[in-house]
Amino acid sequence: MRIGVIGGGAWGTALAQVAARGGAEPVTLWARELEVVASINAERVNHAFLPRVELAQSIRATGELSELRACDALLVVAPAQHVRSVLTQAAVGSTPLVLCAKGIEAGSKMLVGEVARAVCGQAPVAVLSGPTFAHEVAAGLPTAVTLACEDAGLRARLGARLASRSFRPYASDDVAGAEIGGAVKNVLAVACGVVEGAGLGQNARAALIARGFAEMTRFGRARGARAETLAGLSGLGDLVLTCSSTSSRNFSLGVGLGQGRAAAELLADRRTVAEGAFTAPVLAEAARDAGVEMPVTDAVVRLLEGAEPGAVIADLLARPLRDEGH
Ligand SMILES: NC(=O)C1=CN([C@@H]2O[C@H](COP(=O)(O)OP(=O)(O)OC[C@H]3O[C@@H](n4cnc5c(N)ncnc54)[C@H](O)[C@@H]3O)[C@@H](O)[C@H]2O)C=CC1
Ligand SMILES: O=C(CO)COP(=O)(O)O
Repeated sequence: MRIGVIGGGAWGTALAQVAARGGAEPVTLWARELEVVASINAERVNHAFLPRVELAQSIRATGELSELRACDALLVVAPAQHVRSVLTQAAVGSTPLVLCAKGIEAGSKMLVGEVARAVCGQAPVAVLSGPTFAHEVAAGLPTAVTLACEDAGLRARLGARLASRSFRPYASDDVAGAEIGGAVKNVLAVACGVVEGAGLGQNARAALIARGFAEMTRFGRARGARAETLAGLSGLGDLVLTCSSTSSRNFSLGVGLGQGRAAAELLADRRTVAEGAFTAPVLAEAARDAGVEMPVTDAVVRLLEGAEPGAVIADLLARPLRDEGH
């Protein structure tokens, strides 16, 4: 199975490395930035997004989307807000798509899988998501992910193609569940960073992870996700990872917000993506549409809009006491 990768950021590059390790076929990596294409092909390094990692010889970068049409499956790794435009330009017909971005599209409130089905109606869709810092995956450190696809045959073929001694895909047929965990955890990771930045302590961080998970589960169930998917690698697993490390861009954004810095300043000029900043407002809207309460998500939205951290934290702590099962 010849794998193509759409997106030459940190995660797309690390996944190209995964595909190179999992099989002998060449891997085509489409990157938007010509300097990324040049440095991968000439030096086997993506200096802009995944520095200091030597990439496999079988990875070939290209700036031409049309070259992806020769592939048997495509890993879609553009940031969530750009998936629609990139897939529209790529016009990949019925080639299976493995969605690896984590987010919800602003405006349409669609999950990335829904966007892909709208743009590429003929293409079977899978989701790959889990606790996966790109630099660790690229370095070959042990990693496990959820690989969700309704078609059992395609799921097995993709899993076998991507698996290696250090990369273990766990199969699921709950596509929406795998997506929702990844999208929601980014917003909760921003909140956990705020706890760190504001110096609220480790009890508060653990409480926020647990109550955030309750929030993820309420929203997920309302959108058709299964509880066991949300409790797996793509939900709780990724939540724990990104809520505990400054390697997370979302957590780091939250640290800055918790220290009282403005979101605009923190997001200005950054080349890398903190998906939680884009997902938070649309997630809050989608939750309201579904009649689901998401107080932590609402708090992140207020902080991104410039509210003072002390006031937002005080409001969260003043919420009425309630049963834990809610
Ligand atoms: N970096 C990581 O460890 C992981 C990232 N992800 C997800 O992968 C997705 C991509 O993130 P990264 O590879 O980390 O990106 P990155 O932060 O390393 O790089 C930014 C990417 O955005 C692309 N981009 C910027 N403007 C664009 C536009 N107008 N149209 C299309 N692409 C544009 C750039 O070309 C670049 O590929 C995100 O949804 C992220 O949540 C998922 C798992 C791990
Ligand atoms: O999704 C990720 C790890 O699973 C990467 O997290 P950040 O985007 O917060 O860096």
